[in-house]
Amino acid sequence: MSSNAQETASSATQPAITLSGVGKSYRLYERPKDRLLELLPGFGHRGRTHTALAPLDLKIGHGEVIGLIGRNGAGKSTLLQLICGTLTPSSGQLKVDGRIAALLELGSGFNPEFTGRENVFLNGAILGLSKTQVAARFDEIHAFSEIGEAIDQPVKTYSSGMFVRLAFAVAVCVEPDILVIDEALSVGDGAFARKSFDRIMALKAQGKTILFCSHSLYQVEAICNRALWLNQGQVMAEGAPAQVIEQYERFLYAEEHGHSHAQAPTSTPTLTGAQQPPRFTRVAITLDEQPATLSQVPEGQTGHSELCIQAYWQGPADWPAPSFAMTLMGSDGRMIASAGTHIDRISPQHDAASGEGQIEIRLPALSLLKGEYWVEVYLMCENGIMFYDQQIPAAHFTMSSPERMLEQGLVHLPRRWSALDPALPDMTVE
Ligand SMILES: Nc1ncnc2c1ncn2[C@@H]1O[C@H](COP(=O)(O)OP(=O)(O)OP(=O)(O)O)[C@@H](O)[C@H]1O
Repeated sequence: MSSNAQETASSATQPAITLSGVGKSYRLYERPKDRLLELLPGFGHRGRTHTALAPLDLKIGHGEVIGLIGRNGAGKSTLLQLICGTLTPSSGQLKVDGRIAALLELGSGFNPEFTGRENVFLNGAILGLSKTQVAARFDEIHAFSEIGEAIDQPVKTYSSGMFVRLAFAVAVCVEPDILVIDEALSVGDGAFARKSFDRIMALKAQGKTILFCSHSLYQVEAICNRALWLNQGQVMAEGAPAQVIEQYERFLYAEEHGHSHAQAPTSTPTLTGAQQPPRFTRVAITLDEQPATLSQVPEGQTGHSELCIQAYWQGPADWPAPSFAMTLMGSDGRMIASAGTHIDRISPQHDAASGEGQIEIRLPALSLLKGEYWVEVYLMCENGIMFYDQQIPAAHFTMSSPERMLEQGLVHLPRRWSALDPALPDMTVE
């Protein structure tokens, strides 16, 4: 093999990102002056060391899409910032093969005194592009950002939405090899969020390496091919997203056991902008034809009751019709069951002129045992990854099980009993 061929082969097999013992810790002091005193001879240790990220070995291959999950303060942003070089590690070595574009803190890397245009060139230079290369992409970046004439105003005059749009446009238009995103999968408002999401998916399809942290476990499972769960700076699990998320959810469940679901309903805040993503206009939920809301709480009977959800929405008529999903939650906040049009391969339709659509789902003969239950409903993009609107919770109902007073658990499962003696008949319980 020639030396050139060897080089090519080694760079093809080289991971996009390699971390060897990379960690980050901070010295924390009760009083600011302790920091100074510690530097002086004779004053001894005045502070304590806080480990934001314990030393970590990690290899990320080209084309991998990695999701970081974990609670607040777990070390997710620290890891992303170390990889992007905006934080210096306290230990270890880090190698990056390719150009990284990052969306970290809002507008980090932007100089507030410079105009948007100047910042695009500044950012391009930071990302290793020549002035000519940035100039060649400038129109695309400007158009993508949709900030219009504001491009020639200093960015200190921008709203946070404009800031994010421009930062996102630069990050995705400079053809990065590696895209690092801190909680920005739904950048900005309605139509822009959708466009950004499509661009991220296009980068994924082109085989780019993507790292992002998200509190949406669903998104991590839908988009990533590997997940990494961090807790208090330690890697708790790493591997296939479904497995890592399951472990993380078990951990959260154990930590939060007893958590009540009886909270005020949350709904996506009203968005402004010309094109709003699809939103619910009405959700009607009934149990045995009795309205179920948060204040009207009908009671059903195990095996006899039917839950019906009718959802109405409106969205841009030229977008694909959204996917609808519902979840059934127990009183401890645990999800008991779910259904989604994208999962069942149903394509809801909407009116081609008004963008209005509706769907009904019926769950007959509910097998839920005695207890309290909540319903949550969601509107999502057609492939069920990006959330447009939600009602959490949307309705509340209870179940009673007069025929099964002693049966424990959440659901009644149909079963067949068999006597070991073949002469005796089998017994089926529906
Ligand atoms: N400059 C700093 N000085 C001291 N401690 C810090 C500093 N920056 C971060 N930390 C600490 O490091 C730990 C990890 O923080 P990090 O921001 O990486 O968590 P995270 O998982 O991204 O959290 P979130 O989901 O809230 O964004 C936290 O305990 C945080 O308080």
